[in-house]
Amino acid sequence: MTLAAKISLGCIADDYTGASDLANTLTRAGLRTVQTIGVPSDDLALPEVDAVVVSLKSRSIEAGLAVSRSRAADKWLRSRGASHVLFKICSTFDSTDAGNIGPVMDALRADCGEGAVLVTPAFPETGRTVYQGNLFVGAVPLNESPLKDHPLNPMHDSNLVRVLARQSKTQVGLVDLATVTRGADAVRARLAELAAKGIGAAIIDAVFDRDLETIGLVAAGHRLSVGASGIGLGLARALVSTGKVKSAAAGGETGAAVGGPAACLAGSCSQATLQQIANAERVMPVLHLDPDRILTGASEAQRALDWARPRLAEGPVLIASSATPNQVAALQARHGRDAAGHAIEQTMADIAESLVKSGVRRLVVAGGETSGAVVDRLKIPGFLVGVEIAAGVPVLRAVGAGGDMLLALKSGNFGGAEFFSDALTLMR
Ligand SMILES: Nc1ncnc2c1ncn2[C@@H]1O[C@H](COP(=O)(O)OP(=O)(O)OP(=O)(O)O)[C@@H](O)[C@H]1O
Ligand SMILES: O=C(O)[C@@H](O)C(=O)CO
Repeated sequence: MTLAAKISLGCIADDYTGASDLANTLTRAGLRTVQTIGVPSDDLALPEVDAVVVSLKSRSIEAGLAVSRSRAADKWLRSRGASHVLFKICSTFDSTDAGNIGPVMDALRADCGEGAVLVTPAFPETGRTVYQGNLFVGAVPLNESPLKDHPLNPMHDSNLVRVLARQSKTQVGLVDLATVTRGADAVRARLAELAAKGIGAAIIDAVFDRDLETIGLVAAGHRLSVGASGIGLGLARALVSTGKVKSAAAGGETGAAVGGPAACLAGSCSQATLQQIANAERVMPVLHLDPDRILTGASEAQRALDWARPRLAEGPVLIASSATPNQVAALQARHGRDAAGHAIEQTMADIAESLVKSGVRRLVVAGGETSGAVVDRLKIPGFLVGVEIAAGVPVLRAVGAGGDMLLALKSGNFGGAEFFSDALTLMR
């Protein structure tokens, strides 16, 4: 990759929608940012940037693999000059007791020699706040939110000090809101106190963006942090306010219109996505895939393509595998959780590949794992960040082999009720 100057901030995202969420936040805060898919190859030409977000699909894979891929990304980012690396995780802390947040954090911490790592998934703009180490999703604790029914990593404990401690080799402490409110020096003092006790990570409370600005100022003086877009916002604002980065226009690259047929693919089973699909039915044709047929080898992808192709000239279409928590649980009981998730993701990738061969140039994908499978299949090496569709979801312009394509990769829980039509209105 041609990067003329050294980068100021390196980021490793554990899924592709999370990466575009972070790239969007950094761009809006004035950092020139690109999102790459994996560690970019040397021949990928990209503009000069302040931040690179390396997207991995490492949230739900075996922990050892997540560690080795994250370490490779970290090494590449630091070799391009990044003195601070943010490991971007989900704002709902999606993970299991086996990882992958803890194992990746432990490995990156060992590699850079960090004392106590600041960890927070807070992202107030989307209703994620952390108080006394407990994560709230809107008005309810994480374990009472729809995340308790997530198809891959149901979240049953809102106390992140406990959750992270179960996944990590190090002890986990807390920097509470009262300390954050006293300012950056108070946070530094508390972190030093924890590090002196041999505590290697601290969940830090944050309720408002101003808390994240304090956290960003402290984190920028360290080598590693772990969190969602909120800490990205804090880091970006700290880099700009301390003059380390000159703020760029915060609008994102819109570029020329690409035109051509448009399609939406939904693999997320989140409550937000289910509602968005229901609303889309009023404005575009929607096909609901039959997950059992996918699992039993019937050619469900072919059925979807036969349905979609004649409709594409008329306007956008939406193809969804999404189902309610009860339906997901029943399918998983019949076929196994991982087998079901993988087979559906690969069917979505098959459909995306054929749609693009049929001329689709504007593609909206809902769900992080689903987006990962689709983008990998399309072999897109990276994205420039365009206008914001909804908090955490920008329009993306493919670089390199993707040619002239616009995508939107929507995190399952993000976006307003009319997300699919909102996205297509901005993807011209
Ligand atoms: N009907 C279904 N039954 C069971 N699993 C499904 C069904 N439809 C999709 N899935 C699987 O559920 C998982 C959804 O994960 P995905 O990351 O795509 O969405 P999400 O978790 O809501 O999004 P995000 O990670 O951005 O929050 C995928 O593995 C997908 O293949
Ligand atoms: O932080 C979030 O919630 C999202 O960016 C995400 O990672 C969902 O996959």
